[in-house]
Amino acid sequence: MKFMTAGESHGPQLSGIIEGIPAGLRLDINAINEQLAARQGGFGRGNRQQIEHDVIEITGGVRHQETLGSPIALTITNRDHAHWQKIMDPTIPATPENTLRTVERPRPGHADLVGGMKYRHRDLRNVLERSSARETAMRVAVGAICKQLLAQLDISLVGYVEQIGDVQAGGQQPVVVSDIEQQIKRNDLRIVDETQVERIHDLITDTKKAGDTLGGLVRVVATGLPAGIGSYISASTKLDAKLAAAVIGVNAFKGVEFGDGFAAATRPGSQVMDAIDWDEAAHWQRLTDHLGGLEGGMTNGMPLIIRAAMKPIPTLYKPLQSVDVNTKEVLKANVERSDTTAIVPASIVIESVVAIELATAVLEMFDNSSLGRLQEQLTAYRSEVANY
Ligand SMILES: Cc1cc2nc3c(=O)[nH]c(=O)nc-3n(C[C@H](O)[C@H](O)[C@H](O)COP(=O)(O)O)c2cc1C
Ligand SMILES: C=C(O[C@@H]1CC(C(=O)O)=C[C@@H](OP(=O)(O)O)[C@H]1O)C(=O)O
Repeated sequence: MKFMTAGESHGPQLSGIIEGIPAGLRLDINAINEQLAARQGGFGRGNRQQIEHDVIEITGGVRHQETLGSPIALTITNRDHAHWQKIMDPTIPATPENTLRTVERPRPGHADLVGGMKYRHRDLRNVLERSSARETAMRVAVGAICKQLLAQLDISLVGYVEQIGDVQAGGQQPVVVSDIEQQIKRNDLRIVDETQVERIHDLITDTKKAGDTLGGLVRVVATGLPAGIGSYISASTKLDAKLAAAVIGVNAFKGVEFGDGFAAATRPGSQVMDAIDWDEAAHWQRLTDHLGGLEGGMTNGMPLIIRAAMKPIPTLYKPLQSVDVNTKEVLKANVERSDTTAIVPASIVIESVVAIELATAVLEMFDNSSLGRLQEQLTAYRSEVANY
């Protein structure tokens, strides 16, 4: 399975094409839209989300809500484009009037300066429009379809917020996806420990008042994966490597850990490796899950546990020093409308890119033309592995 997205933040729309989803998957369109709405939400978002109302439009690959096995074409309209029509219209030539909102003072930590150098853009709007995380809306739509496919294979996953700034928000332990989903639904931070909600709201409000921003930590738990998804045979086939690339491919994500992650580096091996067990009823099992369900670039049948670190939002309302790329004058960086923190929407984005990688790895291993055949093959494989 592969996918591609196109579209600028204030352009007319986001587009996506997915190839390789099997035929016969009944799509729950509402569930896709619920994921899109969840990505728009969360305490700490800027005003853009009051303009957008992300809904999926499917224009290929699906008939009567069921996938055909052909490429699936997706569209999400940018409502804000109405306010940027002249500035962002792909078909009209540049004039002094429609290039009014140029960006010349690059924001430290965003793609502005290096993107301008690399692509020879002097108006850094040409960089920020695509480097903006607006594009993650389409990755969430693609991920929502992959999540529905995985659900048909009894594989479930959830992404949630474990820390905002330096405040921990619970959820370091749980592994039952449905329980986590119930808990995080109860607040606008997608956190497990509700006693931290007020404290984190205050932290975000105070940070915003100070013209500053926050990052945080996201955790993803996936269950139902049989042992052996991915492979140890070469670097490019390792599932942990692919998951890491997908996570770091999300705007502003700078770190990824599996299971106990970096903490494992400080402990002796006896406290990190997961002892192997077997009994008549459960067959193969591990007594712990320190390694987060991955050994040798493959799933080992235990819950997959991923933690990911997001840096603070680069656009600061109290901007840092920058330099005008045209006059070379030392000035304050450009200020664009911005989020104070996007860790809450980012937890949905990370969940989505993990769903995409898991679906891709499963589809690489089995038949990807018909959902029914895929299910048959996976059932047979699960039984083979259990009886190994
Ligand atoms: C959901 C989401 C929303 C974001 N919102 C903003 C924002 O409002 N302002 C901003 O400067 N960066 C925002 N970012 C982060 C930038 O897109 C990101 O820092 C930038 O593309 C540079 O890439 P890098 O941080 O990966 O190097 C957001 C990221 C995500 C995942
Ligand atoms: C548009 C979204 O996020 C945007 C991501 C973003 C950035 O620089 O990454 C900057 C902001 O863009 P704007 O200046 O238009 O408000 C965010 O709102 C979105 O998530 O839908």
